[in-house]
Amino acid sequence: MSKTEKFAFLGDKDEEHTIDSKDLVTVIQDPAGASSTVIYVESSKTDPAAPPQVKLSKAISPPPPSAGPDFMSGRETHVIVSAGSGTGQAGVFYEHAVKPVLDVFFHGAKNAYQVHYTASVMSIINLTNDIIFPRVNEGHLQRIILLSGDGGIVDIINSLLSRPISGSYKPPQVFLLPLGTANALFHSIDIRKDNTWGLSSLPTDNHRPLPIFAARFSPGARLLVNEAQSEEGLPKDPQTGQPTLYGAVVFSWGMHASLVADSDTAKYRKFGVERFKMAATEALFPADGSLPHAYKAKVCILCTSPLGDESWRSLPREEHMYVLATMVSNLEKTFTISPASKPLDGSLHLVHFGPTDGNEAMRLMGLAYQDGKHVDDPAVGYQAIEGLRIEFEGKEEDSRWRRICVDGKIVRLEEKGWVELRKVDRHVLDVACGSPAA
Ligand SMILES: Nc1ncnc2c1ncn2[C@@H]1O[C@H](COP(=O)(O)OP(=O)(O)OP(=O)(O)O)[C@@H](O)[C@H]1O
Repeated sequence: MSKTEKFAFLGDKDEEHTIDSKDLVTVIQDPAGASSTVIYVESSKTDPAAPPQVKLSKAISPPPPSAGPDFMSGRETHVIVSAGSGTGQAGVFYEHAVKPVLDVFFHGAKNAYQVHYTASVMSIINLTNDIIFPRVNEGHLQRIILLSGDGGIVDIINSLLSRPISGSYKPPQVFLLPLGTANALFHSIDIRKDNTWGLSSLPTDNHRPLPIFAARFSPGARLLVNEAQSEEGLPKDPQTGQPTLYGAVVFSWGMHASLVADSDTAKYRKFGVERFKMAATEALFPADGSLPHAYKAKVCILCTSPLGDESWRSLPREEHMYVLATMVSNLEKTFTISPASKPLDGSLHLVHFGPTDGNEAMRLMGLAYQDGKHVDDPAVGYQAIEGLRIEFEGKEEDSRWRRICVDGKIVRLEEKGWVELRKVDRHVLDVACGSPAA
């Protein structure tokens, strides 16, 4: 859809309206069938980072409605409003955009959907464990409208996989509304690129399975919580009993994991996506003028032969700066970490480079903001992989260099700890996207 494309309709007082097509959420046929409601958004004129507001207009002669009157029926609907995500705008977006849209979709019916506001880091996990999982595991169809960043989806995945799944299990449909900081998954799936912050995906029926990975950790690995002031044991996989985290976006160690960890504080969060660059600058240009840290561990890539035999091959260096595996193309809207990744294609790509000075690291990362040009730079390794293994072997005494990032969660390993990452062939949930399953 081109930038200048317009959408015109005639209001119920015969007045003409013309809006930008990128602002259109949908057109809903009213139950009686005589008229329709055109739903569109209005973006803030002063703050481009502010969520848009929704406008509703009765129309007597729009083009044929995009969605029939009862397209929302047949699924239980949960709306999750993650108050702690991003710069804390999920509540306002729910009130000014999501609620008015759902009230039209459900024709104002009472109790048509349940709204859950997060109150703590455990809220989405508890909701999934207590309400969503039991229902989908009994075969009930569920729709989850998720106002959060990538952390919301990773909490849902890990909770859904924390117990054995029954034969009746029905993967819930998740609609991502990008209220987090980076929103990597949202920006990497081929959702309509418009101004509606994901609202235009709500009336569509295009869903695809979300590819996931598993990171299995050595027994002493600990999840850092509460701005790293506390630590917890990791969830154990119900089948293997091993400490395991599932993810769908990114697994990293080195510079990326450190800057995600260091910037996950209330102090940094208020700066939105800028927080990553601020933390990167601090890490890459230490105050004492020294070079950035050279991260030490053995890093191996999982290779499979054409006959399916597996072997692990070491990266040809013992010190590293950037080691990142990802299932998505974009870690932020304009930060294309893996240009070869296609939406929801299930590939896992490794991006890595060795120790260097702050300016060179900034240059390489700057290329990622130019449509992923860093992968063409000779200093950067880039390839599709099946898995990755990091073994510390006692090479890093200071625990801050042993932090691993899984979709924004930070895990600290023991001095001789290890972690192994692999793609997982499990269909846990579907995400709404722009094109139907192939
Ligand atoms: N009311 C709350 N109180 C405390 N923590 C909360 C609350 N609501 C959400 N959280 C936590 O805040 C974090 C938000 O993570 P999320 O990934 O959704 O946002 P983000 O980190 O800003 O975005 P992204 O991961 O896309 O960069 C999660 O750890 C979540 O559990």
